[in-house]
Amino acid sequence: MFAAENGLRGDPRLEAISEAIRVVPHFPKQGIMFQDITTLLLDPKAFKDTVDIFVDRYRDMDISVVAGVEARGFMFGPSIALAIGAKFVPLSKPRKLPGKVISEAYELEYGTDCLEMHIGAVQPGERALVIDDLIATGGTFSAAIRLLGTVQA
Ligand SMILES: O=P(O)(O)OC[C@H]1O[C@H](OP(=O)(O)OP(=O)(O)O)[C@H](O)[C@@H]1O
Ligand SMILES: Nc1ncnc2[nH]cnc12
Repeated sequence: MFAAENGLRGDPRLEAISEAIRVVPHFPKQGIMFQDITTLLLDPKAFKDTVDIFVDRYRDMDISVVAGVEARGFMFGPSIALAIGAKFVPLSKPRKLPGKVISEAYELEYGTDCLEMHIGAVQPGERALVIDDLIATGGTFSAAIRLLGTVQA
């Protein structure tokens, strides 16, 4: 969720946030060190600090769209969207959205998947922030960027 180069080096909030994330070895399969953010959600200070760090970084940057990746981007994205005055757009797993969608398939650490977004949720020229809990291979994040990049008038 964070990179040390993001101007946060030495920020005391980071250590507490890091400690609040439980690491579960070999879940959901052998060799994966699963970063479990549900324990972060149980700690209101660490949870709020996490949201605040993003809000402080991305407010006043003319961002009108916060796009959250299902499922864990849905846990952080809406709070960030409300605080920076942007709309929240879900990037959902297949067959979850009832309207017309555009889709992007991708590979991840343990399988393949697809993200979908409602057509019309984002307009051409809008500036978007993509929120998720974690980047592993980067496949999910790349698919989210491609999806947002296909928006047409
Ligand atoms: O960088 P990547 O290799 O693409 O992996 C990162 C993605 O994997 C996890 O979600 P997951 O696909 O497990 O879905 P879930 O949150 O719906 O369980 C995580 O929340 C990211 O979205
Ligand atoms: N190591 C990991 N922890 C949590 N979610 C993940 N998604 C892909 N790799 C993961």
